[in-house]
Amino acid sequence: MSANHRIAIGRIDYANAWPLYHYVQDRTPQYEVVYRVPAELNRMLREGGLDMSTVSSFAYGANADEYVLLPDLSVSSEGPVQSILLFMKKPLEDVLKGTIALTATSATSVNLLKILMSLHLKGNPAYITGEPDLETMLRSADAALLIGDSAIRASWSNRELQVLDLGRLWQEWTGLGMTYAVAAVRKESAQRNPEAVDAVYRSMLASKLRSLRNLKPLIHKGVSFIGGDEMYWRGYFSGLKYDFDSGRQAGLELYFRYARRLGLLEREVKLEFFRPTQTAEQVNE
Ligand SMILES: C=C(O[C@@H]1C=C(C(=O)O)C=C[C@H]1O)C(=O)O
Repeated sequence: MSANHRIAIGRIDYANAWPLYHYVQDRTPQYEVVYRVPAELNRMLREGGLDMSTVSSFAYGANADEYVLLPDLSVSSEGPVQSILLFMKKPLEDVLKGTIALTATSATSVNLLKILMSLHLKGNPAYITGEPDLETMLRSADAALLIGDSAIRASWSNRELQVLDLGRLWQEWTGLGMTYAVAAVRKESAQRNPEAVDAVYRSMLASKLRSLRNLKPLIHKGVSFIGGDEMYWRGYFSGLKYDFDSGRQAGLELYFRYARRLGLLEREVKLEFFRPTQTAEQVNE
C-alpha cells in the first residue's frame, strides 16, 4: 500500500453498483479491484485491507474521521430503490411489535430500517441477523430485510408476501432522497498515493457517465446474470441515482442525524471530500 504500489479498490458485488464500475478495468499498474458484499468491504476498508472502496454510507458515517469521499459518486434513490426490501409474512402492525431478520451483508439499510421503524412508524420490533436467505430468515422472524441481488431475486419469487421498499418509505417520510453507498478513500492512502486515487476516480466517473448514457449493456448483463426481462432492468437502473449532489447530501446528513439520535452512530458526521485534479464536468467533456 505504499507509494508506487498498486492500491486496492473495493467493488460492491451487486447490480446496483454496476454503472460505477462497468468500464473500470479490474487490474491496472495503479490499482486492483476486489469484489465483495458491502459489509465485507466496510470491514476491509476500516482495517486498511483496502485503500478505497464503495462502502455502505453508514460505514462512512461511522469512520468519517479516517475517510474522505470521492465527489459526485454514490448509489442513491429518490423514492423506490427496488432492491432494499422488507418482506413481511404478517401485517405491518404485527411486524412493528414482532421480530425482523436482517441481512448480514448490509450496514446502511439495516440502520435505515431501525430509523424508519422507531422514529417514523413508532414500532419496537426485535432484530436478529442472518445470511440473506428469505426462506430461512422467515422461519424465525415475522419479516426479513434483504438488499442487492438477493432482494431482486426474492421480489420475483415471493409475490404472496407484502413488501416495503425502504427508499420509498424514506422519501414519503422525509421528502428526501437516500444514499445507500458512497465511494470512500482512507485519508492516509489519499495522501500517500493521490495519483492512483485520481486515476480510479476518473475511471469511475467515466464509467458512470458512459453507463447512464447507454443502459443497454447493463440491461443485457442483468438479464443474463440475474434473470428477469429488459423492462425490469431498464426500470431498475433508471430508478437508481449515481450522483451525489447537495440534495442527496442533505438526505444522507439527515439519516446520520437520526442514526445519532438512536445511538447507532457515536459522533456527528461531517462530509469531507477528496480533492481530485479533474472535476466531473471535465471528465464529461
Ligand atoms: C441500492 C442498494 O444499496 C446497497 C446497500 C448497502 C447497505 O445497506 O449497506 C450498501 C451498498 C449499496 O449498494 C441495494 O442493496 O440494492
